[in-house]
Amino acid sequence: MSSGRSLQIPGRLPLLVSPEGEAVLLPGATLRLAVDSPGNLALLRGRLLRGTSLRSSVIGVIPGAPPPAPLRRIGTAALAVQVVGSNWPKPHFTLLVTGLCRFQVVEILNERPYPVAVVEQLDHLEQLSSKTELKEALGELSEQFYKYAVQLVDMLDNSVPAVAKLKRLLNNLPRELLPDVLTSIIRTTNEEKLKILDAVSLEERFRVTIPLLLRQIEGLKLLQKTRSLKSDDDKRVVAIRPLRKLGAINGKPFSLENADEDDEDSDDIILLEKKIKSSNMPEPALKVCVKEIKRLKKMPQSMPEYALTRNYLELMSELPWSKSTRDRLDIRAARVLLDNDHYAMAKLKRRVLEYLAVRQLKNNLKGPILCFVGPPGVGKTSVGRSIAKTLGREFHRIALGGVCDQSDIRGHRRTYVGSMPGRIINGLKTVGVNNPVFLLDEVDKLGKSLQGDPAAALLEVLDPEQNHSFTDHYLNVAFDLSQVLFIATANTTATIPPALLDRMEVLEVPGYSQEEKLEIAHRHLISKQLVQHGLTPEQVQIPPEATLEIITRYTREAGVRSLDRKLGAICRAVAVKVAEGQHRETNSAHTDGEDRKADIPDQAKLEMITETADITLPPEMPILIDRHALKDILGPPMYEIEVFERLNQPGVAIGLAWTPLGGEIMFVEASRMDGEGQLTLTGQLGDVMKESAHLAISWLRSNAKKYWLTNGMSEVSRTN
Ligand SMILES: Nc1ncnc2c1ncn2[C@@H]1O[C@H](COP(=O)(O)OP(=O)(O)OP(=O)(O)O)[C@@H](O)[C@H]1O
Repeated sequence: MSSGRSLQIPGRLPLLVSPEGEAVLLPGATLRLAVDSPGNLALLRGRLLRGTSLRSSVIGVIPGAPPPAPLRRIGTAALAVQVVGSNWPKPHFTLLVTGLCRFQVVEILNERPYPVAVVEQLDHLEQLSSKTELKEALGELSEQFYKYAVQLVDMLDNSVPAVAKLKRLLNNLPRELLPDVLTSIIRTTNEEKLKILDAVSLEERFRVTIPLLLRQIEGLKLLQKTRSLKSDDDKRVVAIRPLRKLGAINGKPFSLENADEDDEDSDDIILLEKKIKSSNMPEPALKVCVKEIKRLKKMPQSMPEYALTRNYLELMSELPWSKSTRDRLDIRAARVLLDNDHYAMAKLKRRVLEYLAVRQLKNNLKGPILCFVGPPGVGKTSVGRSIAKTLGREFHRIALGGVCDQSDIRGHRRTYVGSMPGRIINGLKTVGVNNPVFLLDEVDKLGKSLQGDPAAALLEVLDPEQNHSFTDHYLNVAFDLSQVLFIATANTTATIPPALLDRMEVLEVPGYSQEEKLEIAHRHLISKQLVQHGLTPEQVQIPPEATLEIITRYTREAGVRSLDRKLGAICRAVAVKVAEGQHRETNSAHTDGEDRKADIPDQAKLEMITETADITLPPEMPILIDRHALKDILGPPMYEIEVFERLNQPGVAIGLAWTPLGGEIMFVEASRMDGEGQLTLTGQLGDVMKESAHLAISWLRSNAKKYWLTNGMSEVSRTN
């Protein structure tokens, strides 16, 4: 316990506002405070936590006041000692603080993200360092107080370690610190504690505390009288009850009201127990849960571990240990559904149907994991969704792009502050069944870091031989993933770790040709966009020529995502026109009435006329999207078809390039000029390209005679 004797607190303190109604921290006391308001969480993250560990720091703790009231002026400077809690399912932390001394807020410097104030230290106890000085200053008051304190402690059971410690403190602590220390131990209300906190002068502090001590002594006397305390055990109960809140845990002193809360809490635990029993979890998991429930029952609700254990048990009870959907697999229906949802992709659809057929016959899931590899926007994700639909299973997408921590897959151990389960277990909780289709999106973009290799964690998930006993660090018991159907997607296989690639069957999904894009647009995308924008084919018509124009001159991609977006832009523009037309019609219907017109002042009428003159007449339905409309809506074309023009120039050849995002054509231009015979290459070229250019010039040189090439030097350059 710290004394304010030689203590000097900083002149500026970040302020933690303890929740209203929670116990008041007094100097010398240790308290656990729930941290869940945005301001307090910001303070915790910004000032107290470094990573997941606590950097000890002095903060100001101000008791919270009801909302319209301003911040209280007097608080307790405190040392943050420990933080426990988690970010999941919602951020909740408990902070253990030890009170140092009183301070007064002089000026609030800033209020966000958490309040910081210039403070003045109030307890300068060195002024009254010796007993005689204290006696002179306070006279009998301090003696009287000490007498009652000793009497109270004598009434408690000495065999309880906390009581023995209290006795020692009573003898050794400077007397001026005792009011604060004793008030935080005896049964007091928050209002009484606030009074003591506000009692800046020592005299007042002693004066306010003495009646509280007396009340406690009387209470104990009464208890001892009424209860015939025969056994030692009973005596212990009496002694321990008031002391149980030595730490005034979570700010809730023990009282009859608390007894009600305890009851409610035990009801909760019984409910949780029932939920766990009815969740049909396997034997080992049930054993762990029963053990944890037993621990939870013995734990005070305010203990930080209580919330952690409870969260854990909630999750365990919510996991779909044996809940699954029934597969309704009909290959013919699957074929129709896949054809209806996706145009082209013949090879991919064939392989998916084969895969589903084998599953129908064998009813065994130990098959390969399918991995769709192709450029963006070719429908990899939406095929995954269709597979789930054909099987009648739940679908869940896990985005792996940028994941570089293995605990993202496998979860954190429960000992970590802010621990939570990994994405696989979280996904299972979200879908609520144990046989969903999990789409592991962008497996090629997994990262690696000091926190471990997520790809390695995925190995276990994807291996049918191992995944029946997948152990998430947070759960710490095995969960059977063998019923989950995993499908992965990637843009390239080059960056997928070989061990992971080995466990998957790669299905290439190539980009689409112009004709295919045209079909996809007319069969799927346009109707989808019309529905999304509340339009009907009677209101807008996009002819194939317009779609082709968008494909060739407004987009350059392997998939159809930009095309989809452009169609969306057209629908938005049409929606405005249609809505404007409707508005005008309703407006004119309104203004038809003669008497309404009469109500409008002349000036307003004039404004209305000029306004309506600006609005174009409602368009005729359906609105036809032609070349001009395209230019109006999408702007001038972004890409010109330059192949013909460029190839007409001598010295230009077409090169082909491959990227994970699709193929590209490049124009290679060569021009001859005087020089030193050096080859200059421009543009961002890779080694292969550079070598090709060198090869070309060497070939020209070796065949120079044949083609009557003169001795002039040449330069080869590439432009896009
Ligand atoms: N063959 C197709 N038939 C019908 N719609 C298609 C087809 N290919 C793609 N689409 C549509 O294109 C859009 C983009 O597809 P999706 O999101 O599945 O692409 P992706 O290949 O998963 O892309 P990424 O690699 O960026 O995740 C979806 O709306 C999808 O319905």
